[in-house]
Amino acid sequence: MYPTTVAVILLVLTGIFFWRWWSTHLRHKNLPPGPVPLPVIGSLHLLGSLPHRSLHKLSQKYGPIMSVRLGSVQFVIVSSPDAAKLFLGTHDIVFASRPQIQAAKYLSYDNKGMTFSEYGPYWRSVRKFCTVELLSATKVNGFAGMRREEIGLMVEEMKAAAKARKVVNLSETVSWVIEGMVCRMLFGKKKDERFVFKTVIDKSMEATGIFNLADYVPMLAPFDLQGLTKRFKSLSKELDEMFEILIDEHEKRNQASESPNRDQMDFIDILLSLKQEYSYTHDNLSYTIDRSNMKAILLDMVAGAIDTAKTSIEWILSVLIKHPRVMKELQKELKTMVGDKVMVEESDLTRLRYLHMVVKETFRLYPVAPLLVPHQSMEDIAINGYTIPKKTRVLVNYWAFGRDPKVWSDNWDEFLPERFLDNEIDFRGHDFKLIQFGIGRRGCPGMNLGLLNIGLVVSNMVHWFDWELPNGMSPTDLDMKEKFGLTTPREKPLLAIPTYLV
Ligand code: HEM
Repeated sequence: MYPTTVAVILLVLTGIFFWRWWSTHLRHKNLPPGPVPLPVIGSLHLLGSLPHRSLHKLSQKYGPIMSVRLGSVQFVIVSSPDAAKLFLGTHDIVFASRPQIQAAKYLSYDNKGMTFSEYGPYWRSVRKFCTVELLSATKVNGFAGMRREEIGLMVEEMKAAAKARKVVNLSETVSWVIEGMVCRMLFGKKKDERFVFKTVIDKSMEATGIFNLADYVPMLAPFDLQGLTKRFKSLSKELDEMFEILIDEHEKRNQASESPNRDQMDFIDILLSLKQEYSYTHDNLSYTIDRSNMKAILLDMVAGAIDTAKTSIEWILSVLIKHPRVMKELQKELKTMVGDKVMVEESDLTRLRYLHMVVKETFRLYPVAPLLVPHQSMEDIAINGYTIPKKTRVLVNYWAFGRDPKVWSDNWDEFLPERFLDNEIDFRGHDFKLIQFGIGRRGCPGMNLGLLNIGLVVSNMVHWFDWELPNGMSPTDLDMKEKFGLTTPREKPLLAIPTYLV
């Protein structure tokens, strides 16, 4: 190509960029305050490797409702419980959709799962189906025996490690326990030598959390500058192969023998039965479901359940080890309430008040999904005197909530479960201060299952064992750095040596 042609093309492209930048900037003069975006990239350069922290800093300058432009996409960042109440409470319906991002296109079979599908009848049917058939109290209770077995195995393994004075990689241990429990609910079995679910899910969550240039500057998408498109394609292939194997096996088994009766069914059986027999309860979904919908829904359940619970437990155990006073207090509660029973049971959990406070305090300071999952507005709306245009993406910086002295007083940076002693703040109700599971229409449908798994693992790890850091490391030296993704785990795995308390 002639240099003059190249120059003309570049000039035209630059002109288009500037025009789009200025027109959007001037058209929406009434946007909330925020940093002035640069042409083309907007404020992408301000995000850094831990965007929740960078956005928190920016919100201290621009306020709890802040406008940020990333590439050509308009965002509003919500950074206080009061502001969140406006977006996810008062105007929940307007912000109940999700943006279409490249990660969901590749990993979620073109947005056919629940998490990334747009607000509408399809999302509603999938959500109702998963709630009724997997996440209802009755369904979750039906798997209590299986959870007991898995927790029993974990305790035995820790006892053996204690006897050998072995350093345990708690991040890994917790992962396999949660993976085992979730896979047994979904697929009817946990271990499969042919693949390691957890690794692929971990990689997918990490890649999905990265701010992907292709989503914000679409004309750069073909160049795949971050290598993310390639990563998504390869992960989606791996996931697809695993789901195909599992679904095939279920189909073959069901053809060879009688289909299992309803209370012996795992989640794949239930999904398959939707296709075979018309279901009145899930009529909309019975019509639309095919193999790709099934796989997208399965992925949502696996991804929603494993990484979130594992990351929560990893942080709870970290803070307990870092704060021996709190650990002792919790062990005292367990001794009083549970005593010498073989295991802390599900029925014990509701009585463990201090455990509940420890969990809440950890959720406040170490959110699993610091920016929740992005929301998107479905129409223009005026909030607090600002105009939020249709299709604005909303990130709720829940990480910032826990660090607000106006909400938690000046000792917000202290790990102090007792702050929940005489107040009603909780993540189950309508309190916007503690929204570990989101809130409103898009709030987490798996909260009860998640809390149960967390309670069981943490209480049994703490009731039976004391934990000591390796190489004589003092608890105060335990590193609490995080690694950003859709979920935000510890940067480095948690390692500790158990002592069995008999
Ligand atoms: C400790 C455990 C868990 C935590 C901390 C957690 C957290 C969250 C958060 C923050 C959201 C986003 C809310 C929003 O966008 O406003 C969410 C959504 C979701 N979670 Fe969970 N979750 C947990 C367990 C589970 C489990 C066990 C499942 C399923 C088996 C699950 C499935 C989902 C799904 C499908 C969505 C998307 C809902 C929608 O878009 O309609 N989660 N979760």
